[in-house]
Amino acid sequence: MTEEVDVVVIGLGPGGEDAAGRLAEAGLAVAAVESRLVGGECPYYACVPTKMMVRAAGLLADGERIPGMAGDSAVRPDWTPVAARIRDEATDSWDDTVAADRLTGKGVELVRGRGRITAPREVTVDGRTFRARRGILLNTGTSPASPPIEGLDGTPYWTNREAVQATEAPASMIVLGGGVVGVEMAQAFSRFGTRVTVVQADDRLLPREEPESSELVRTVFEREGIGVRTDLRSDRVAYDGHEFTVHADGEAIAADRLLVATGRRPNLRGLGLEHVGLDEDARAVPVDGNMRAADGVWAIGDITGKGQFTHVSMYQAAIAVRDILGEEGSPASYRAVPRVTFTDPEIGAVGLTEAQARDQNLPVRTGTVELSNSSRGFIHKSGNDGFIKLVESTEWGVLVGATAAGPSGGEILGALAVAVHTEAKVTALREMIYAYPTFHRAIESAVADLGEG
Ligand SMILES: Cc1cc2nc3c(=O)[nH]c(=O)nc-3n(C[C@H](O)[C@H](O)[C@H](O)COP(=O)(O)OP(=O)(O)OC[C@H]3O[C@@H](n4cnc5c(N)ncnc54)[C@H](O)[C@@H]3O)c2cc1C
Ligand SMILES: NC(=O)c1ccc[n+]([C@@H]2O[C@H](COP(=O)([O-])OP(=O)(O)OC[C@H]3O[C@@H](n4cnc5c(N)ncnc54)[C@H](O)[C@@H]3O)[C@@H](O)[C@H]2O)c1
Repeated sequence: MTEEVDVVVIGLGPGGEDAAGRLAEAGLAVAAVESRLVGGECPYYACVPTKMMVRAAGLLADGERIPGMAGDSAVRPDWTPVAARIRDEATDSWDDTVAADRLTGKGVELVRGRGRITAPREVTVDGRTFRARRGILLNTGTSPASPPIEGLDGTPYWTNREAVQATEAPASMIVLGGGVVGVEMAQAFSRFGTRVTVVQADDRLLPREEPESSELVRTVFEREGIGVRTDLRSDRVAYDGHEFTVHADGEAIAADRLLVATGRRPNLRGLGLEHVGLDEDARAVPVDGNMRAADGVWAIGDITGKGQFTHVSMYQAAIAVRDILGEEGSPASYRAVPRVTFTDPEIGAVGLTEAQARDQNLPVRTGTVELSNSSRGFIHKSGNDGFIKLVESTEWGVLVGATAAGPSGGEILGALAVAVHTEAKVTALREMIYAYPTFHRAIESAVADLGEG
């Protein structure tokens, strides 16, 4: 028997969960299909538990900064409270009952299992078939990608999913991949006493960010004793039952644990996309400004390739909901997508990097200021590494991109994200008043560094 609903949501990442609830609250009949945990990667394996790790690691680092500034300190790292907090406060031992009840409380029918499109506007889950009168919303997210390295398969390597379930900090760890996941985890574990080596295939850490950001993170990591190997591509991995050995360019690096953080693959295989004219082998599901992917199909989140961030998933969810409900609104714009890498210093960025702007043939100039040269940086002293870099379109006189790296870099970014999003004139940024002595006041110096006229 086919069950009739208005919308079937397949995959309940942050955006799918939010959209299902909103559609149900708007009076639609919604079936929401989830094969793992309601809420997806972010609350259980990604944003929330990793930021708890980062917060704890930051406390340790601040403890180390006391000598010379506020007395003496003896810091003894202990992973136990971190693991307990992740287990008890963040994930309820990886149990989504609270989220599931919240969703069904909004009137959503939660269907546990793997959803598959079996015809236009039709989804099958373990033998149950749903007909979606208005359509299907896809939010199936990504899974850790496993690089094709000889010997890797079958070894007990970690991805983010195992790392957040760690009950102790390992003695040593190789982090394969120097992207966002890799650098956040590398520093957090290192501060808990793990001897960490990052092996990055690219010629720099965080290759999607400004080169100055990559350099800053590398400098801080090396100062903290984290090994950073760039331009190094592993060709073989061995595991002897106790230890991993990563072989690369004739070199062998050994450690107790191996964390693979080499990117993500979209969960599109087996989704039945061929029934709606989409390609399950694509790197992303193409969407228009209203998140429509095909007739009767909307897609949101990581699978759309517009930035793998919870805030993008939620932003797109709101647009898809509006469109499904037939309401008018602005189409999606990705001009001012903010992103924060939660290392210490934090790397906050919005819009285009200088290189991306130049690749688009935009005439740009840049302004940069070191935070240590600002009043607040001077006061802050220990741990004041960072900078602000602005990328201005000289044609339009507005910022098209900005980076705020440093203590609270992600918070300083707020002001810059507003400037990029609203296309505030640089002349206006020159004339406004910045509170003294804040870190964000360094924006004024960076604006001055852009030059006049
Ligand atoms: C370690 C780590 C840290 C991160 N930290 C941050 C951060 O600090 N800030 C930030 O903004 N972003 C962060 N991210 C990214 C963030 O986790 C994702 O962008 C976010 O989860 C949004 O993903 P999504 O909405 O596409 O869906 P996901 O969260 O990936 O969820 C998709 C859901 O769909 C389900 N599913 C898949 N296929 C099916 C199917 N056929 N049937 C039923 N269900 C299915 C899955 O089980 C899953 O629950 C981090 C990522 C990682 C890996
Ligand atoms: N703070 C945040 O918002 C946050 C935190 C973590 C993740 N995320 C999101 O999740 C996404 C995925 O993160 P990620 O770090 O897994 O992927 P990524 O694509 O950001 O980085 C993967 C890195 O691995 C390297 N790499 C690829 N193959 C390799 C190999 N064989 N050996 C060594 N290095 C290799 C690449 O050069 C790349 O820099 C991010 O792009 C981001 O959008 C966000």
